[in-house]
Amino acid sequence: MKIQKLIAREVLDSRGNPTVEAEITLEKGFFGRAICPSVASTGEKEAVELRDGGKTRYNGKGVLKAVNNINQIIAPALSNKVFDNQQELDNFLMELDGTSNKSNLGANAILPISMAFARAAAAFSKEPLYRYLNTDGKFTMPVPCMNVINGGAHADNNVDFQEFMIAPHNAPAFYEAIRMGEETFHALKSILKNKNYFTGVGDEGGFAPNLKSNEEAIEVILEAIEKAGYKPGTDISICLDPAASELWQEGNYVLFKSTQKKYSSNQLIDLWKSWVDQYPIISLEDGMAENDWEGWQTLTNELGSKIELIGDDLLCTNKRLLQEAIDKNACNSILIKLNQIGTVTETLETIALAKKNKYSFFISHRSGETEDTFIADLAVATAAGKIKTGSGSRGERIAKFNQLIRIEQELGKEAVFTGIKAFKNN
Ligand SMILES: C=C(OP(=O)(O)O)C(=O)O
Ligand SMILES: [Mg+2]
Repeated sequence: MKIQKLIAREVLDSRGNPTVEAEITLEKGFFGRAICPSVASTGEKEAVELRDGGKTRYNGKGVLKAVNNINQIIAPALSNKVFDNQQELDNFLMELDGTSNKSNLGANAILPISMAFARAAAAFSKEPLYRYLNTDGKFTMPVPCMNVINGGAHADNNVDFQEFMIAPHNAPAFYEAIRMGEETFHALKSILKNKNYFTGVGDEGGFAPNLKSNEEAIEVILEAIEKAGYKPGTDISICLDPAASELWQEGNYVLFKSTQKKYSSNQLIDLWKSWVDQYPIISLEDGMAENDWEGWQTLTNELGSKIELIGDDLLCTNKRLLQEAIDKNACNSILIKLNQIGTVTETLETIALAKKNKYSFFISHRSGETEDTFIADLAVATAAGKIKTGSGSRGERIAKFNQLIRIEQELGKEAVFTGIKAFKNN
């Protein structure tokens, strides 16, 4: 596949911040376009997202450096080059960058090219993206883990923990799971309204009320599940991402947004244990901070045989960090975000390592998203069994749900909805 043209531009993400779009045209006009998602709270070990800095354009958040790196450095280097597959292209990009964290050209320059090439290559082979990305002929439709209450760095409310998700798993198909989730989302809105709580939404489309406690977030969600006619735990369970790195201060965890209460690592683990005893929680992402490896090991000893413990900031979609977690028994599942690592190939390698070691994996959006639906195809192609991509009321999140509905219809009988089985310990 010969690259005829590569062009990039600055476009907008769902927060109105700039991000990078790339377009690739292969010989005979096969075309692919992709947009890089962007970030609010970056994991320390993520590949580098280049921002322009300075005071004027977008308060320093401009991405013209990354765009110029594509148009002025990468495009001339790729012009008329032939790549037989994704790996060849991604290796070329990594060598051109020459750093281990893509800090030279920027992960936000490299990733949209890698994704756009995948789309163009899929068009070249006359197959949909989910087939191009697939390696073993198995396709599953993911449980949509819908973030219905937003807190932490994703909302201006008093809820300390970032994401309270519902996982509608007891469904015959994806489009029925989405319906169950949306019905619950609407029931939640009326419950919040009756309690005179704010029903505006946060960055990922979930509600962002001020609540009496963090526990109340779970309690209103359980009420909403029942109000919508479903059974908590049987039909719809709860997934959490407290994003604990954001709470970390000098060796303790602090509830900065509500009580200012401090927890040691062990005290926070006790809190998670009591929540898992009380509520139908099936997964906990970033229950501990990214540098608290000891805390992660204790958490895994205590809860690793009961629920899924997902490393996000801890692992940053990085296979070296995943191997460290496997060696240390420091979680049992990994979050997958393409722009944390920066190429499609490395993302697929990390997934392959997770599969080999019986770690589950969870395909994820970023809090700064766009209309790009690449992760919907990725979830189906890799048989992840679950995806988190926000919830009911923001277009950039709905775009992924709608793409999954299309894929499910297109796959027909080939599409398997595995439900709760996609979650570790179920
Ligand atoms: C999606 C997340 O948020 P962000 O994109 O801000 O890292 C997350 O923490 O899982
Ligand atoms: Mg997270």
